[in-house]
Amino acid sequence: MSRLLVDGWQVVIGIETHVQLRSKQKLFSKAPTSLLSHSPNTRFHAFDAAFPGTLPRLNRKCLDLALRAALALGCTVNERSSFDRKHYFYSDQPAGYQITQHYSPFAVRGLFTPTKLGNSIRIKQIQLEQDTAKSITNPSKKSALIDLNRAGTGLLEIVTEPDLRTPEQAAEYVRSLQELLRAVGVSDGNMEMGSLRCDVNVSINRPGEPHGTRCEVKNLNSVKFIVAAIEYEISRQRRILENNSSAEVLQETRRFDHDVWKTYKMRSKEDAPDYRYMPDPNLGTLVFSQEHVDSVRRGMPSLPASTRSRLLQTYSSKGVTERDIEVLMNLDANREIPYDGAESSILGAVAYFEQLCSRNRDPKITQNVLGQLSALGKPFSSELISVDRMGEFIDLVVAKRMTRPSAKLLLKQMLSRPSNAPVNHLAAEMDLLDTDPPHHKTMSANDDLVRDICLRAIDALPSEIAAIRGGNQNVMNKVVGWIMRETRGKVDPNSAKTILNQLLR
Ligand SMILES: Nc1ncnc2c1ncn2[C@@H]1O[C@H](COP(=O)(O)OP(=O)(O)OP(=O)(O)O)[C@@H](O)[C@H]1O
Ligand SMILES: [Mg+2]
Ligand SMILES: [Mg+2]
Repeated sequence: MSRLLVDGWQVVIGIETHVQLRSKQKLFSKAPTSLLSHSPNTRFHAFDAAFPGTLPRLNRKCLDLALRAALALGCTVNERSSFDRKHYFYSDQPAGYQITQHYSPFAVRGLFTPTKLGNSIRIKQIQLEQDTAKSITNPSKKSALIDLNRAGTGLLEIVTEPDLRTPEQAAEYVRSLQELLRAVGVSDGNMEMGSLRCDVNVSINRPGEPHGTRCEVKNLNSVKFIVAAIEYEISRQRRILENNSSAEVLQETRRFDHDVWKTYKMRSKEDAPDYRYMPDPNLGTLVFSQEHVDSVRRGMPSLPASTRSRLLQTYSSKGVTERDIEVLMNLDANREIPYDGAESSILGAVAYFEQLCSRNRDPKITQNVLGQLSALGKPFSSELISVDRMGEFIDLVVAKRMTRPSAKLLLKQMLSRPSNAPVNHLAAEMDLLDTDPPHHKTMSANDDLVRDICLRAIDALPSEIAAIRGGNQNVMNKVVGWIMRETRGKVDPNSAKTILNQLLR
């Protein structure tokens, strides 16, 4: 425990996470939910704009997603819960209040073990609520534009107990939570697009003493900012407490300024708004029967922790390591998940891997090939390369029909030009196959062919060669690149480098 202390201070962190539910419709209206790419004010109904006389109508899909989150986080689902109005007046809040679950949230007392943390984090509660509209202010014109597309989208607020102790633990919690919510289809969890945002609460205290006063940093939309905001808060609060033994940290709501990488005060506890919570008279009690909760539980996909251990158990004897599994699990982490049900035909990376293995492809080689995909820098999706085509590709690799660079070139081509043509046709078309394998395989460091192409390179690239002779070894990669292009990747780049160096000596 003592290693968690920072110069004798214990750091205490609790996180409130807002996640957008992956539903086609909003929480209380049939209006379609939106993406950032949709034109402003094209995706809302009268209720979302708080048109007088309109009434909320609860979306069942949102409730089932909410239940999935609660079950995945080991929460107790309350049979009865209810909705309340949280009042505050801001231009992005058409009704003047947000519908949330203040007095009686639908799920409480969960437990969640982030992947790389040894200990579990207690989940205090999960509540269902509405998202706000978006306001785009223009201070120079003293104007604000309102976009109602996001207004009324279903959100979950997932609140932890103050169980986290370091910025790294907080980061690991958020990453694991994101993975979990994606795995069970609750949210696309995309922080950049705003579908997962965190408020972090930070305090410090001496060991053995009660927890310090928390400051809350609102609305962080990247793990990097979460870590930076917590680190800044720790040093700010230390400065206050260490400079004057009678000074206190005041409870505040703060913002993180990512231009200067610091938090700044938004308001103190004294000027905290009075939200005048009241039960929403237009919404009755929310009742979840045990049968319904059980049926949602039965329909849940496997959770990341059990996927990890299952993969390890099944494939470790075939050479697949824990690290390999991490690569697989993260392969499609940034994939955009469509909202329209089309996802059922798109396989996740793990399912894709397992289908290949079940079709007799070697697990270690398959993992290796899939790992290369992430190195190519394009988000992987089974839409781009079908399982069948990937199988054919792996067969070519196993049969040593191509050099490594050729294989990479081919994979790149398959990713950028999805097609159903047989992979060996494509490879032949690109002239990547070793038609006469024994001949090409002997194309090694002492092969005359490599020497020939190196001599051609020396002729073709006089200024690069002069630079290398002048001592600039970085230019070597450019020359080797030229050789790879000329030979369509059939030469081993290291051999080419060795020979070039010999020739230039
Ligand atoms: N002493 C503390 N130090 C750090 N974090 C704390 C401390 N006490 C409580 N917390 C954390 O602060 C968070 C409080 O969130 P909660 O949603 O319950 O209240 P809130 O911030 O007042 O409400 P809201 O911001 O939703 O209006 C929790 O994550 C909790 O774990
Ligand atoms: Mg809260
Ligand atoms: Mg809060």
